[in-house]
Amino acid sequence: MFKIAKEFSFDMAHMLDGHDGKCQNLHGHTYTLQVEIGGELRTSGAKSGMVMDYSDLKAIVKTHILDKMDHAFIYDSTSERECQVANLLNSLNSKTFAIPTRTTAEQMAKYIFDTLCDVGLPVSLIRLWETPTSYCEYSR
Ligand SMILES: Nc1nc2c(c(=O)[nH]1)N=C([C@H](O)[C@H](O)COP(=O)(O)OP(=O)(O)OP(=O)(O)O)CN2
Ligand SMILES: [Zn+2]
Repeated sequence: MFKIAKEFSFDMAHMLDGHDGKCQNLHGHTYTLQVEIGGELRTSGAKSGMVMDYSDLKAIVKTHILDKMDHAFIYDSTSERECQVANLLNSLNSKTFAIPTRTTAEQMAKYIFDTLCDVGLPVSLIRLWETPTSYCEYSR
């Protein structure tokens, strides 16, 4: 099996409600996202010799992840405090995006993995860099 990967970048704001340190405060990151997919080579047609056209991979990640998360306040829909911030931003026509878990690098990576799997992408690994020195890898 071949593995191919493409790297993306997006900016977001978040907070970790209940964190015992500085991350309980509203703050932001520029994430680096690496999406790896696995598969065999196409044997005919315009995409012959490719697992998947990198352009097609880019379009799927843009539609399902980047367009929703880039420059958004990404919040935990189970946190009352984070929902209050999101409600205020929504009332000011500012971009928000809810996920049903805490927005840790770990749970964001799993959310991205599951979302891309659900739209049919054969994802084998997600690597999400929250800062230049911290990343989470999720695979299954
Ligand atoms: N296992 C995890 N630990 C922490 C997470 C996380 O998602 N998973 N997140 C945070 C905060 O979001 C915080 O913004 C990042 O913390 P930290 O790495 O301490 O941030 P710095 O800006 O200080 O990073 P440096 O690269 O070390 O300057 C906390 N922990
Ligand atoms: Zn953070």
